[in-house]
Amino acid sequence: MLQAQIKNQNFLQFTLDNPKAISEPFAFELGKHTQVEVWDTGVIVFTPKDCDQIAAKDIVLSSAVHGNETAPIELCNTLISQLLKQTLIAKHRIMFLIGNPPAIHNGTRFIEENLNRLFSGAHSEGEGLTNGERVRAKKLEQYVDRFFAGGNADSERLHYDLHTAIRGSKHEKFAIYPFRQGKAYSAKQIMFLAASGIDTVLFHHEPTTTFSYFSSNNYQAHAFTIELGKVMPMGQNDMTRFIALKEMLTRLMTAQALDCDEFDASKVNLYQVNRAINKQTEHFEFTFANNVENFTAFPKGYILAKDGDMDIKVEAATESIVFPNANVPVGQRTVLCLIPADPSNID
Ligand SMILES: O=C(O)CCC(=O)N[C@@H](CCC(=O)O)C(=O)O
Ligand SMILES: [Zn+2]
Repeated sequence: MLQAQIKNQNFLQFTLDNPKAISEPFAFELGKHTQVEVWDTGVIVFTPKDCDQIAAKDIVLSSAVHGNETAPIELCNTLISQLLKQTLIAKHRIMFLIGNPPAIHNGTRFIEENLNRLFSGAHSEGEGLTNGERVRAKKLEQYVDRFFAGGNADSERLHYDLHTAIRGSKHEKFAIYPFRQGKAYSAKQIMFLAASGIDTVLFHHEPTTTFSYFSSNNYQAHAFTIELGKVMPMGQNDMTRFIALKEMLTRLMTAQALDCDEFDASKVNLYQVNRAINKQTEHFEFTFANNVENFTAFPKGYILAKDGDMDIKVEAATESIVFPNANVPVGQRTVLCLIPADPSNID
């Protein structure tokens, strides 16, 4: 019955019809080749039965960690539908997560609290599990844990957490590479992203409470937050802009040759996060306009923002800004300041 619903409607529709929970987890088979399990609302796992001859990969694709970031939701739902209709046959274990279904209904980034600030246990700090996002962050952590624990010990773990940005960007598609605690960055992953049309990577400088850092730090997954352009309402995304990404994800899921180029720093834009500027007071404001694009560079000494009595100035020769957002709670990130990255730690 539930199985028929997700096959006939589609998994996104089923998720939106059951935004808070499903009555019970369920499972079914596709032909003789794939086991499908629905663990919770927005949580579906495809397990191929014949994946043991090839180097195993365990793949997590998450979308809607921010409810109004619709292009990744549409892209993932298309891939899920193709798997359910068996026009694509998975050759690796894949878990799709639709992060925050109530916020999709609401058409907003979140309902009460930014889900992507609540991982690595932040959901239970302070006031504890007091809202839907906190409860969901804890559950999403458990699903990632269960999924990776269920794979082969030596399988390659991947987690692409798909987003779109609030404002336009000089580099339309880009990835945030979570802090690596001194470990090298993966050249192979950077070139996979480039082949997917994501030609810009930011190396984060510190641990964060994001979903991608959680998977990277706890499960040694190749994990990234990926920004796929500017936020648009559901149904209004130009899906032709994601042809390369869809093709590479399809090849990945179906164990086809990826045919990525050898690493070449001149083929990608690499930035290092120099610093995150956190909001200190309720009187924080940027000096630049709302339509200034991500990756705009400012010269040393330029006053980027005022926070109460404090001027926040550019510290390096130039700093490029990304994700400026004054409308966050005190203590949270208002903007990341970037400098060119040194590619020597890419292996
Ligand atoms: O455009 C914006 O201001 C925000 C877009 C977005 O949701 N970005 C992620 C980045 C997470 C990371 O740093 O890995 C976020 O803010 O959660
Ligand atoms: Zn987002």
